[in-house]
Amino acid sequence: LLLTWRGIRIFPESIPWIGRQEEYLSRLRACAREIFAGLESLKAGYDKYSIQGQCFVLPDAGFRPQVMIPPEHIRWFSELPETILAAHGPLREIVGIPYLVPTMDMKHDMYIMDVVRKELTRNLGRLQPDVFYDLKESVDSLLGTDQENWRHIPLYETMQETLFKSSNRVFVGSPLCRNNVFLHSLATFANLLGIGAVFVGELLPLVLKPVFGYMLALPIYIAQALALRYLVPEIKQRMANIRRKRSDPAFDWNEPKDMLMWIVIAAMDRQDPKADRPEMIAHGLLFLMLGGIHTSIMTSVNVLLDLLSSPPEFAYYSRLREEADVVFAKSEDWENQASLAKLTYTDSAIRESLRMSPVITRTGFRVVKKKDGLDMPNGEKIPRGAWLAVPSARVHYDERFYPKAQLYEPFRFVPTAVKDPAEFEVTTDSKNLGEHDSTASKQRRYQGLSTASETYLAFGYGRHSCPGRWFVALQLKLLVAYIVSHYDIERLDCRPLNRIIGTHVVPPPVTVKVRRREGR
Ligand code: HEM
Repeated sequence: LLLTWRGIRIFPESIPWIGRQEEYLSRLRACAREIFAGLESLKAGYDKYSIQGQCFVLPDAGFRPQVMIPPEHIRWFSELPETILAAHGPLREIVGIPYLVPTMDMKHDMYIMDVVRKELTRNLGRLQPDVFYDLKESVDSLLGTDQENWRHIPLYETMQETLFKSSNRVFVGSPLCRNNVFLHSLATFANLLGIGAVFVGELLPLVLKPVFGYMLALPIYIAQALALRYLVPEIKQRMANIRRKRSDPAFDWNEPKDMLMWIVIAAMDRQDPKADRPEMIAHGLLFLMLGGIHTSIMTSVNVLLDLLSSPPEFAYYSRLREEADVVFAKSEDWENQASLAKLTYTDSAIRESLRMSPVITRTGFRVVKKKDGLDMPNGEKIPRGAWLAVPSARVHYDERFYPKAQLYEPFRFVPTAVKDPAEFEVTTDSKNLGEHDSTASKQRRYQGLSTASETYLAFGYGRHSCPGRWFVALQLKLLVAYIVSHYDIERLDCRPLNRIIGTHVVPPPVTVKVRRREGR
């Protein structure tokens, strides 16, 4: 109770609160109202303060209010060292790790971010054929191959099954990605932890987190233990093989090319005796999969909902189909990384859906670590222990950066000078990390879906921005291009609205009618 009380009283009076009224226990009540506020407070605070370059305190349903950083200061904010602003603590708390998975020690997992950033991104070209054939297999079976009759499919579940399978191939490789018991326990673990993260991590006050968290911890533990029963022996086997190969180069072993392998190698090469314990490696991988898979599923659903509910006269769906037909004229083009760089319109459509529906409403959660507090650019001081974040969902609707920001314009990011997509190639080079293509007027420098900037925050920004985004670009572009070029999908009359739960932007459950395109 005391910690909750301190959390809401920590901010200096000079920083304005949004949604706080003249009433008894005003801060506490402002936080309680957030449970049903959706995006309203964030919107009101952004329009009143962020637009003027000012910070404000956003009340929080979990009684962890945060100072919202205005766009002018996002770059400064993201460049501050961990000794001043730390990301690790808020992440653990937001996901509810101490209560939901008390056995998970994340202190030794930070090297995994580097593995994703470097190894996964470096190997994208090599992974593409496998990713494509897995996606194709799932889509063909779930959406069907009947060219005459329409099939009703639940969009979320279909994307979930498709992306879960294809991501697992990349994360754990064969034979685990074909092991149904492992996949089922992994999916249960991910779903339970996902639900727990929202309710325990985000919506409950600190005092109630242990009560409900430990109740959910048991089923999570069982699902996790089942997944670990397969994952840990696989890790042990790979570690043994790596040791043997290192001592005997003649040892005949075909080294797998997947995330698990790169993480095992990185863990063994570290000088941290805790990091290379198979259980630790398995925990790290599970956590990574949890964050990586659901975000991609939600994004793919949003992309399709946006396209299907767009005005028919703009024919966006057909435009993407034309592009895919040209780029993937031959079947081997699906395996070629150069083809993806030509999918300018598809790339832009996914980026636009992520602009309008980023998976979280705020990003870059940090806690002030510096003993004597954080000095803000305007001279304000934020005390140690206070939380800060960036109002990403509202920056994306700021008319200064996105003209007609309320409008869905899937080709908004295609450089205006480019008439023919073949003239322009999207760069997905990870060296472009942090490239600043912040405003519409700078569109000529557009670097593709995975480019993060102070005004495009779907993947965060700076040191802790999403290291999986180059992989996401590959996976989602293949998926969207394959669907639009092989399926007719019946239009939706209007865009079913996303729901805001905690900081999450959750697409609604929608059933759509699909039919295989003639001649495919
Ligand atoms: C459409 C899909 C995805 C979206 C929208 C997304 C978005 C994000 C966002 C907003 C952050 C937080 C950045 C911050 O705190 O400032 C993040 C972090 C992260 N993401 Fe993703 N992500 C996606 C897919 C993935 C995938 C597929 C992986 C793994 C392969 C992944 C791995 C990570 C990791 C490890 C972090 C933590 C980075 C750190 O703290 O240094 N993400 N992501």
